[in-house]
Amino acid sequence: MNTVIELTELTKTYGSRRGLTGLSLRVNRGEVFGYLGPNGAGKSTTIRLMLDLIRPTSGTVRVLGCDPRADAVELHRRIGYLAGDFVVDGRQKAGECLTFLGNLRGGVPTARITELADRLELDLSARIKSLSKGNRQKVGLVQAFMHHPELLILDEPTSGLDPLVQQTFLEMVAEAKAAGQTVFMSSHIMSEVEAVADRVAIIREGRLVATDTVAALRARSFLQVRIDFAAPVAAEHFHALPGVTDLSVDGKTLTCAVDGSPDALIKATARHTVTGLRADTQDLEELFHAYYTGEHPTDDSTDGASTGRAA
Ligand SMILES: Nc1ncnc2c1ncn2[C@@H]1O[C@H](COP(=O)(O)OP(=O)(O)OP(=O)(O)O)[C@@H](O)[C@H]1O
Repeated sequence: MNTVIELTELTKTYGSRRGLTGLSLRVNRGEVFGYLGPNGAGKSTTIRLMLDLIRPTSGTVRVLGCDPRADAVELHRRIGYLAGDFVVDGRQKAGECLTFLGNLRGGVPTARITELADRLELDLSARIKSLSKGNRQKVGLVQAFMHHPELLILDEPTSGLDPLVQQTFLEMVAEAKAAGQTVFMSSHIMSEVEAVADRVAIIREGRLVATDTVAALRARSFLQVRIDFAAPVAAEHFHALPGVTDLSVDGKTLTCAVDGSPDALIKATARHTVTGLRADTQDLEELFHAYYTGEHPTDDSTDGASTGRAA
């Protein structure tokens, strides 16, 4: 079985409020899958549906070949889950809490808990209520990883972690992948998942707007172009060119964005004397911002393998 998560036409409404609308998505075994979207986009809703913590209004969910509702006990054993609002009994010491959670999963060797805690610099003897937000998040990470689950579902896993610990976390994800585990992680920051994710999905307002590899998304980003000419040029020579948007001409300087091939712009430019040229690929974070705000067109016109609905 190569598909680990399969969501089909999943819709969740909270009364009159939108949670998710017609979301279809497939995650393959061994993938690290980044699930991105701004606050309120529906990331936690999707994850809660996968774990049967809430029930869909319509649509289906399959996780590890199971129905999250009918096979809840089996699934929870095979999954490592970090909730976005991870909460445990604050009176317990971190080590006691982790041993307890490990026993619920059939027992996890103390050495494994200690190894993870050492890597994350988590003090196992501290009472949970005395820990900072970031240190509590480390307890959440240890409990998700400690039993080597087939599938890790992590909701905003780096929330509250300092950059060094974030780095350690990314190493743990890379190791999980190398061991054949599948990782589904949500985030609202692209740079965080960019380094480890094989593919990313972006959701906005409860709908999937793109699914692709990081490299392919980057290839689809705009080119920001600035051209300096020897003499003033007229904007109308440039602005109907294919792929050219946001055109502005200020005397001898032209700036624009180019979506796709810059061929037409280059040919139009070659009719003039050029004194300077600069072209920068749009920063991935900017590309995501464009998806978030709806400035970037969604990908309905292209096939599901590169965009989407079940990739
Ligand atoms: N229990 C609930 N009752 C009513 N509305 C809810 C409930 N849970 C979520 N929502 C709404 O569903 C939408 C999606 O919320 P969700 O928590 O899934 O987003 P998210 O992408 O995880 O956001 P964040 O990054 O802020 O955690 C939001 O508009 C939210 O207000």
